Amino acid sequence: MTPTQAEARIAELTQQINHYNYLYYQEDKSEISDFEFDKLLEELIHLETEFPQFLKEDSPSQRVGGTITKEFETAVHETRMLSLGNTYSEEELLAFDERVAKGLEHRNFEYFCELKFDGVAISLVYENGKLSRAVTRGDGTRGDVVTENIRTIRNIPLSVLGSNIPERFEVRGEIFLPRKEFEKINTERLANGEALLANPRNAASGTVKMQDSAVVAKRRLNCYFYQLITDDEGIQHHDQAMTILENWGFNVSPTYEKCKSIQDVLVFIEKWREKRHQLPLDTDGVVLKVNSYEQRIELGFTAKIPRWAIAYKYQAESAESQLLSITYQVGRTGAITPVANLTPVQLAGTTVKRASLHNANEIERLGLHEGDTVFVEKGGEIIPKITAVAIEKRKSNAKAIQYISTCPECGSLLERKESEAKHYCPNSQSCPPQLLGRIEHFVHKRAMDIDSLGTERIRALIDQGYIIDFADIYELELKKDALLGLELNQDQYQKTDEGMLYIALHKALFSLTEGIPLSSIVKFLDENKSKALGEILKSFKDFVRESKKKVAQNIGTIQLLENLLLSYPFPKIEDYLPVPIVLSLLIGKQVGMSKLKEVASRKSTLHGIMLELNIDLTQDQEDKIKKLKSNTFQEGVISNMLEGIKVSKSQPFEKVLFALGIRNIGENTAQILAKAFKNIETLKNANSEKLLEINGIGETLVNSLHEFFADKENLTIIDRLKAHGLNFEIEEVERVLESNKLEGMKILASGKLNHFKRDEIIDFIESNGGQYIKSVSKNIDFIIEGEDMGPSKKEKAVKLGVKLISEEEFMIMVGKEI
Ligand SMILES: NC(=O)c1ccc[n+]([C@@H]2O[C@H](COP(=O)([O-])OP(=O)(O)OC[C@H]3O[C@@H](n4cnc5c(N)ncnc54)[C@H](O)[C@@H]3O)[C@@H](O)[C@H]2O)c1
Ligand SMILES: [Zn+2]
Repeated sequence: MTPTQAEARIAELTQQINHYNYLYYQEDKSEISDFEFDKLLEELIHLETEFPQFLKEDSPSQRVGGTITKEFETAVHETRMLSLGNTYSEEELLAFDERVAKGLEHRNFEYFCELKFDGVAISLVYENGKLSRAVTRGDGTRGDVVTENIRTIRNIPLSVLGSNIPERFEVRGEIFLPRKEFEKINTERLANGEALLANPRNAASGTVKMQDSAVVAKRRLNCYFYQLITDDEGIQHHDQAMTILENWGFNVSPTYEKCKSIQDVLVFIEKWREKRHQLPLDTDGVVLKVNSYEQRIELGFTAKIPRWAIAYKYQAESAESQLLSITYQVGRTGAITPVANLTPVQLAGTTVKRASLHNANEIERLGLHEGDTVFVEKGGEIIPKITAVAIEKRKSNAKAIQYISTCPECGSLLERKESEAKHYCPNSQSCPPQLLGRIEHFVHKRAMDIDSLGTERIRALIDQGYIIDFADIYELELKKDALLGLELNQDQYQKTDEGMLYIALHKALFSLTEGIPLSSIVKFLDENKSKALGEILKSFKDFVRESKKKVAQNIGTIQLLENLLLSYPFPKIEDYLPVPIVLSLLIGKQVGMSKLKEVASRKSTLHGIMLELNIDLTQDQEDKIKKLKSNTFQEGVISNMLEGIKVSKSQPFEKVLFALGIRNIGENTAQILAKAFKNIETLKNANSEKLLEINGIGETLVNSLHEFFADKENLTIIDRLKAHGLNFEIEEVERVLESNKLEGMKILASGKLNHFKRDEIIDFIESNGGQYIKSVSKNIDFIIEGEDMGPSKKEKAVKLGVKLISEEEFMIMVGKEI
């Protein structure tokens, strides 16, 4: 590489690394994996060593990557908080060991090994035994003061008791979000339709920097401590300090070990390579530190890292798997996300059966074909990703994956905007997931406030065709009887891109067998989750034999199931079975496979399918189908729901207007419009001029309103809602006039007033008999000129000869004291 090339590459790397650092530390986002990031940094350090003339003082190789935010007070660290050197190779670890030996000029030293916890660093200062401040690492010199947030973490001691506690000391540790908590939060977010948190580290980092401690408290953060800083001369070794921390009640991970040599360190690293996945938090490597403090001082620091410690990082694992099929998920905004269904593989301690494909570009980039052997990798992300295809293993006749062109939920032709990677379903009115979003808005606390209609219930009602628009909510009352027995939970179903309905394996096995409880089937499947479907069914027969319940009959059914799966080639989704196959075993004598297939590709629950098939069932069949269904709507739930719906009819007009979800009409605008137009008819008939006269209404809103009212379907829905008694006009409260001092006068106020806020002046003018006008015209009687009245308005007023009076003059005129 020539110096010119090196200079250019250094500049490019610097710019890239700064960009990823900014995202990582400021926005808690990662666009690339840690491994890819570390490779960039390594390349930069390598070039800067080879071409020291291009090493800049502010290069990312010389600075700790983080910064302070603007939202908190900052504090200076008494001892700088540094980064750690890292490596992914054993060779470099041996080289590090050599450097230490060389620096000390002997081999008489020990290492202390800890796991590298993947969270955010924190520094806590204790004074007189009490936690006095908590500060983030920031840029290493100065960090954000986040004491209030840290106080909410349960196992951080607020005070430390005991003898010999120094008057002032500092402890450092890593705040993390336990994996279980992380998964719980994401399950909740998924149910609420909120964006998922990418990984526990970024979630922990974002939480520590939240503005509201009450929210932080709910997140159940935890902390492991790994450093004590005091003036106490008696503490000379790191292992000693760790024992003291434990005795003082600080949470120390019990995973550490003292090692006599780098060979012992390598053993420690191997020991934890797999085992670390059983820990309650994410870890990404091992930190080895020289144990003696005196030796640490001798070795010293570089600008960014200590010379007496290094992190060995485990490489993200990759595994081979086979592509079974692709399903497409539709989000609440209509965005389509393809998901790959894979044969199960073990990866980073979990069984992986699905991988995200992001969008059509990703499928194209990978060049995916049906049945491909793929490499999956799991970084810090929740959903693993496919990194490459083993093309040499592809069957010669394999077809390339064709991206879908129609929405799997509603059949609409998909759209893709010029600059966007994702495909969208344009059917925002009635595409089920999009409709779900709209109905959730309609029933929201600040709109119609129907809290008995939670997401799960709405989804069930939409999927089974009971809610297609807002007005249907009020017609549920009439369909009360049909609601009984409707399935509540959709989680046990999946649909392929062709719309074929699948049911969770545990439910299928439960219904197909007799005498075996659901809980033991779930347990069996959990123990066998790393196996592929064929294997599972084989083991299940053994399991049935051991259960000693109706063995012959149950095994016979499973054999029939295996045969059917072989004779009908449905696409495969691990953990799920095609509904037509299962139903064929239950009612195959009455209904043929092709009919079952046809109905199951149109309906989204068993309840829906059985209603459509409308056949006579024996009691035994009836019972088995009941075992297949999910929880169902019961009497109590239905009456509670209908009651909530009934009560909502008395919500005032402004709430109803907001609930309609007209584009760009927020809660505030809905209020303004309701007040200005009093009822929906007047609002509907208002032309642009009339609308623009209102304060806070601009062109965009006018267009949204006109678009909404131009749609006949919306008008029909409004009529139906009206018929159900919803409020489409404000209840006229007879305005009691304070005086008639302003009677018949048309008045405008402009600029900042001292005695009134914006809506107060309007109210005041109206309650004294006047009329408030929004724009300057000849018809105005006078303008109240506030501070900083807009020059163009003033010019226009002067030109038209409209009288201007000051706020004081106005006050005197209405006889108000100033
Ligand atoms: N993916 C991205 O876009 C991106 C961007 C920037 C940084 N990163 C990642 O962030 C890291 C760089 O950040 P860094 O400078 O904080 O270095 P680092 O995280 O590699 O090492 C220093 C930190 O390790 C932590 N740590 C965990 N366990 C420890 C233990 N037992 N003892 C001591 N310290 C322990 C401490 O918080 C300390 O501040 C790298 O892992 C890098 O891959 C990723
Ligand atoms: Zn759709």
